[in-house]
Amino acid sequence: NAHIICRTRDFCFVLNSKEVRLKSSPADLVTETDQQVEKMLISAIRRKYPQHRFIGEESVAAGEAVELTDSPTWIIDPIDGTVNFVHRFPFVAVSIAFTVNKQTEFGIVYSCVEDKLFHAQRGRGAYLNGKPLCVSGQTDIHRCVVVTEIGAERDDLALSTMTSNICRLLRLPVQGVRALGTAAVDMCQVATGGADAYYHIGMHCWDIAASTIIVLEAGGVVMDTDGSEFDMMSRKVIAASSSAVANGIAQVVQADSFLGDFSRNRA
Ligand SMILES: O=P(O)(O)OC[C@@]1(O)O[C@H](CO)[C@@H](O)[C@@H]1O
Ligand SMILES: [Mg+2]
Ligand SMILES: [Mg+2]
Repeated sequence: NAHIICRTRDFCFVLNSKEVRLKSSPADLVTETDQQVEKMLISAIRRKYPQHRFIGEESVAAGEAVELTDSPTWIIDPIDGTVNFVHRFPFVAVSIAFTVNKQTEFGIVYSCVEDKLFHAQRGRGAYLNGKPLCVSGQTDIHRCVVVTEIGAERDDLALSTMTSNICRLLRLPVQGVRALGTAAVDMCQVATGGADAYYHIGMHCWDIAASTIIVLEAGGVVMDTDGSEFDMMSRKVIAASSSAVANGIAQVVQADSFLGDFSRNRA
């Protein structure tokens, strides 16, 4: 269904006819399309698997709890890159992951405007439009292109944390820093080898649950920004082409003060 919405000629008509609302900040948007896509996905899956649980970005925004249990759970971001969607900036994705016992079994990221379908199943590799994916294998951080997100937060603490992290990387130096406006597609660039690392502080599980397994199955590594084991509920992630690059980024990127502010203000 998301494919139909993203690919039809009336993509712009769908956009024009839809209301845009603010969520947590002037840069955190939601449209009726986000909500419709999530409802369509959940109802279609629930008809086949009525016992399964769901964590959907817009269901959570409407008040549902964010609780990852051992039950089979679908983690859905119906539109990752809503600001891009509203502005017709061509990086917009549907992200769907499936977990059992809190372990991701498969992940799908469909970059709608590019018509790129990234997917991976645990132990069975990662693919882009059916072709196998492999990370760059880069081990020297000075030879890396690093992807991150500007984020939707506009308070001074978040902005100073985000900009100081980027400056520290640029001063290493790394060869490039990029941000596409969708964590899901950002992280998939690591799986393609087109970027060598991705880090983010403040994203939610639905942004990166699918792209995390895609990077891992493409031979990459994933960890917390402090170098500890990755936890998709922690709102901190580094995905990289190698442990050497991941650890190099963990030494430079700081999160704690920013996250302290986060934990007070949001789920
Ligand atoms: O709200 P959306 O469109 O699903 O999120 C878009 C996004 O880039 O904004 C957040 C902050 O940059 C990221 O966590 C996320 O991927
Ligand atoms: Mg979204
Ligand atoms: Mg998102």
